[in-house]
Parts: sequence; C-alpha cells; structure tokens
Amino acid sequence: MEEHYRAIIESIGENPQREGLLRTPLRAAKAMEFLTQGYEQDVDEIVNGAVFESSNDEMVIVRDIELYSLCEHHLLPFIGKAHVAYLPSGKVIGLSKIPRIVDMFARRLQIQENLTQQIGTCIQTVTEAHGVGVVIEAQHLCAMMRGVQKQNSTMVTSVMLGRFREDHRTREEFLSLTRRG
Ligand SMILES: Nc1nc2c(ncn2[C@@H]2O[C@H](COP(=O)(O)OP(=O)(O)OP(=O)(O)O)[C@@H](O)[C@H]2O)c(=O)[nH]1
Ligand SMILES: [Zn+2]
Repeated sequence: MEEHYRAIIESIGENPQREGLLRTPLRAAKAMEFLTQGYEQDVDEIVNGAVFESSNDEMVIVRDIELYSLCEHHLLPFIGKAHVAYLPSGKVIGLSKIPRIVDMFARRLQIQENLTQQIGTCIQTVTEAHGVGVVIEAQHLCAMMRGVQKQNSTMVTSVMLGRFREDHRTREEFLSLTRRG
C-alpha cells in the first residue's frame, strides 16, 4: 500500500522525496489500514460472550455513538452519529459491544444505507431481540469538500427490524428518544 501511496503522490505532481513527504506513504498506509480494520474483525471476537440473561424487556437505547466511516465511492470520510435500540427477549448485550459493532462495520468501505442495515442485522442476530432499530445521521465529505459542495445537509438512514418495524409505538418511542437533547 505504501508503494501505491507513493505513486499517488507522484501522480498529483508532488515530489515524494521532499522531506515533508518522505514518510507520508507509510503513514497514509497505516492510517488506511486502521480505517479499514473492520475487515479483519468478526462479531464473535468482538462480542466475546458478553451477552447476559436478563428479565428486563424494556427498550435499551445507546444513542449518539460517534461514527467515522469511508464512502465506498470516493474513499472520503463520512462522519456522524448512530443511535441503536433493541427490545430484549431474555438477553442483553454488554454496553460497550454496541459501539464496537458500529465501529467494526464503519471501518470498511461503505455506503450509509448498507452500514445501517449491517449494524441492525448483526445486533438482531447476537441478541435475538424482539426488535432492533438503528438510525444514522451523517455528513459526507464527498458532498462537502467536492461534488455538490453542500456543507449543511445531513443524511439520515434507518433500519427497523421486528417490533420496530411492526409496531409504530415502539418505533415512535425510539425515534423520540433519539431526538431528545
Ligand atoms: N446513497 C448513498 N450515496 C452516497 C453515499 N456516499 C456517497 N454517495 C453518492 O454516491 C454517488 C456517486 O455518484 P457518481 O455520479 O458515480 O459519482 P460523482 O461523479 O463523483 O458524483 P458527485 O458526488 O455528484 O460529483 C454520489 O451521488 C454521492 O453523493 C452513501 O452513503 N449513500
Ligand atoms: Zn462519496
């Protein structure tokens, strides 16, 4: 990857041998490796058995999970927040595992719709919940720094599974809690 970054630097007319750029291909390769580390991770390793029995069947919401991903069309970041909720059916998942699952899918080349879907489906599978809701609000640098250059538009995507899809009161409760504050 380092070699490829060196070639990119040359192809934009820069000199990869000048002092400031000497180590840039290596740094850029390391950064890209970090930003795409989700390909190396799997759900079992991340959840690590942290699913606990619980008789609580009320909605659990983790909101405002910060999110950094890369758009698969331009390899530019999209940045925002994810809100995740589920209705437990006898099991709850360790709190930290929800943001970890968000990161695992965010650190891949993505479009926001697929990212939202993958997070929802994964949490549904792991928790066997009565339902899962995911909302992502994000700003895409590919639409801000270039292209249409719109600085204030936010893309909002959602996925509603199980009760969140079937029961509008459950969905409304989730959506109103994501809007609060
Ligand atoms: N639905 C969706 N579209 C995205 C996402 N990220 C980027 N895009 C869009 O993907 C599209 C790619 O369109 P193309 O016409 O092939 O590429 P482009 O010429 O670079 O498009 P512009 O961005 O309009 O300049 C653009 O409309 C982007 O805004 C995303 O997460 N979801
Ligand atoms: Zn893009």
